[in-house]
Amino acid sequence: MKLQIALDLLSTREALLLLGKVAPHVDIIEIGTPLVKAEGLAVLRAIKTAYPEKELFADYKTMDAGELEATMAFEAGADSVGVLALANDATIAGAVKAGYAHQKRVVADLIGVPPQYRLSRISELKDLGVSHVELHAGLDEQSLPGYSIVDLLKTISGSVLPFAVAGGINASTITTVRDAGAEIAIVGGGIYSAEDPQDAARRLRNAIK
Ligand SMILES: O=C([C@H](O)CO)[C@H](O)[C@H](O)COP(=O)(O)O
Repeated sequence: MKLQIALDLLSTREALLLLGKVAPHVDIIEIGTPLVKAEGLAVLRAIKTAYPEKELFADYKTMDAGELEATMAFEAGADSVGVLALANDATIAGAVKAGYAHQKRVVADLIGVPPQYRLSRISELKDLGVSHVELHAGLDEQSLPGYSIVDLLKTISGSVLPFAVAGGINASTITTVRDAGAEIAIVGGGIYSAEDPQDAARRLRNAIK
C-alpha cells in the first residue's frame, strides 16, 4: 500500500516547509483542495519542480468541466487528478478523456455518495473508464458524532476498482486500512497537525512496511 500526504494547507510556502520534513516517507503528494483554491496552478508547478520523482495528485474535486479541469491540472504537473463520483457521467468521461490524452490517472472521489449506492456507482465508474476510486469521509463528516473508519471501510468491500482511502487515518488505524485492501492510504491531519510531523510520517510508513 502506498502512503499519500494530503497537503490541506493554505500556502505553497507552508507546503514546501512540511514536505522538507516528510517527503522521504511518502509515495504520493496531494495538493489539497484548500491549497489549490488558495494558490491555483502555481502550487502544482512549484511542488512538481521541487519533487519531480514523486507522484503528484491534484485534489480538484471536479464537479463540472471534467476535461478542462483535468487538462489544466495535468499540464501544470499533476500525475493524477480527482473528480467527484457524484458528477454527471459526461463530466467523468471528460476527465477520463484528458487522462488518456496525457497518459495520467483520474481518481473518482466517492465523497457524498450514500453508502448503499457506492458499489453500484463504482461499477458505473469502471464502465466510464475510471481506473481508481477514493473512499472518502471528508473533514466535516469525520467531525460528526459516531464517525468510524471501520464502518467506512465496510462499504467498499466488493469494489470492482482499486481504491484509496481518506478519512482521518492515523498511525493506529492505517493497518486496518491496508488490511481492507486499499491501494493507497491518504493522510492529512494525521501528519500536518501532529506535534512532530516528521515522526508521524515515519510511524505511518513503518506501520505499513
Ligand atoms: O480531501 C480531503 C478533505 O476533503 C479536505 O480537502 C482531505 O485531504 C482528506 O480527507 C485527508 O485528510 P485527513 O482526513 O485529515 O487525513
